[in-house]
Amino acid sequence: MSVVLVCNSGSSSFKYQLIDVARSETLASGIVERIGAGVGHAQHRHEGPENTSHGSNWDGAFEVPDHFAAFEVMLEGFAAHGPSLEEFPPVAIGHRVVQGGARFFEPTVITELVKINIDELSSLAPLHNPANLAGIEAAQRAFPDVPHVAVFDTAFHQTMPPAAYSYAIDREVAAKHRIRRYGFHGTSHRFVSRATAEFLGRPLEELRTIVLHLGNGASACAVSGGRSVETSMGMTPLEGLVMGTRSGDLDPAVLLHLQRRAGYSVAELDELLNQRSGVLGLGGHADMRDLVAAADGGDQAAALALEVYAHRVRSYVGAYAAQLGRVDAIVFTAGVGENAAPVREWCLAGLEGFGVIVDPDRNRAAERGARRISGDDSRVEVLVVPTNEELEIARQTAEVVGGAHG
Ligand SMILES: Nc1ncnc2c1ncn2[C@@H]1O[C@H](COP(=O)(O)OP(=O)(O)O)[C@@H](O)[C@H]1O
Ligand SMILES: CC(=O)OP(=O)(O)O
Ligand SMILES: [Mg+2]
Repeated sequence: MSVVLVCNSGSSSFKYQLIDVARSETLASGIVERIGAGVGHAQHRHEGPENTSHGSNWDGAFEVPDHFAAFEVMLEGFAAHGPSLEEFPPVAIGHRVVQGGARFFEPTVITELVKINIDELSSLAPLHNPANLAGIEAAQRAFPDVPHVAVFDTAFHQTMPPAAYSYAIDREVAAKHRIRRYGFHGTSHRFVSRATAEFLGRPLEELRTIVLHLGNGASACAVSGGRSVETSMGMTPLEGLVMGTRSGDLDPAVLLHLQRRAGYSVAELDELLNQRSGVLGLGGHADMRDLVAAADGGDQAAALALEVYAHRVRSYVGAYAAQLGRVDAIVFTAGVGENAAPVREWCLAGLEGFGVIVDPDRNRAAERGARRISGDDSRVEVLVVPTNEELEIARQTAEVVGGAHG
């Protein structure tokens, strides 16, 4: 059995899954939240039917000052609620790393040098890479004898052509400071575009799809024949769609103006755009459930935030349709994309003239799993396909380790 433990370390949360790769089966999963903010909260789920010696859910509150503590909480979850890590020892640990820059485009066994590189790339993903690295350090301390593998969000987008990844600025400045677009959420876009081909029963090579990964962070990706040809996040995960707390696209002169006229420092601008913008900044709520509830209750700011959010997604759908030349499927995924039916409807409203017709009943049906939500008369398939970044990371990790061991 090839069991892989997957770690997805965020700035304030740590998500994990223990996965039997050969059977594509999750044995356990969990999350430790509010790291570094006083009392943290942990959930551990031992997969299996409820109320049996297997299936059990566990919630707890702990002091979680850092990722090392979060790792300990996870180990307690396994020890107390199973499955036993002695019985299912991981052969490797797979880590999500957000920014791999131009250095990493394959899953990579983590050495000291790789860690130095991940650290150096932190300025290009300030919310993510430092947390990813902290998770790696914690995991290496707890599991010193198994290989650790980094799977990069940027890797899938290395196929973007120069026309898509170049910013139109002085090329010498760009080269000197490595300014270009990288794109993120690649592990998800890759998994979902493959699952889409499977769902449609069509060869990946012939499909042109637009994948909309709408979670806390959000990005769109144009995928042609299984390869990313354009994506909405850029040099950092700040560009593109409106997100929970991130602004997405804006005129760069806004920053100059705030610096010159309002005396904003670099740190203040960073905090404004990454943590106080997006639907939180516009509508007062970062969480889509709260935002929709507020708008339903008559909150005008929340309603405008939703309009801006959907307007931006629609613009990208149009742009990527033009880049692809033909669209076979538009695919929603991640927390918002998989669960927020009204948001899906708003994002694609008014596109009937382009052959994109969402069926309201199919869209709102309480189904899970991959499903079609377009009407029978829609020329473009509109689908919801759940992402599974952890499974994709586990598969890639097992492949690297399997390869390394002959
Ligand atoms: N049932 C739901 N209805 C609407 N939004 C939801 C629902 N469930 C989750 N979400 C939203 O999904 C987002 C989180 O997405 P997720 O993909 O888990 O993000 P991340 O991986 O970046 O933490 C939140 O905005 C949350 O409100
Ligand atoms: C890259 C990125 O934005 O990731 P997340 O959505 O997990 O914040
Ligand atoms: Mg995510």
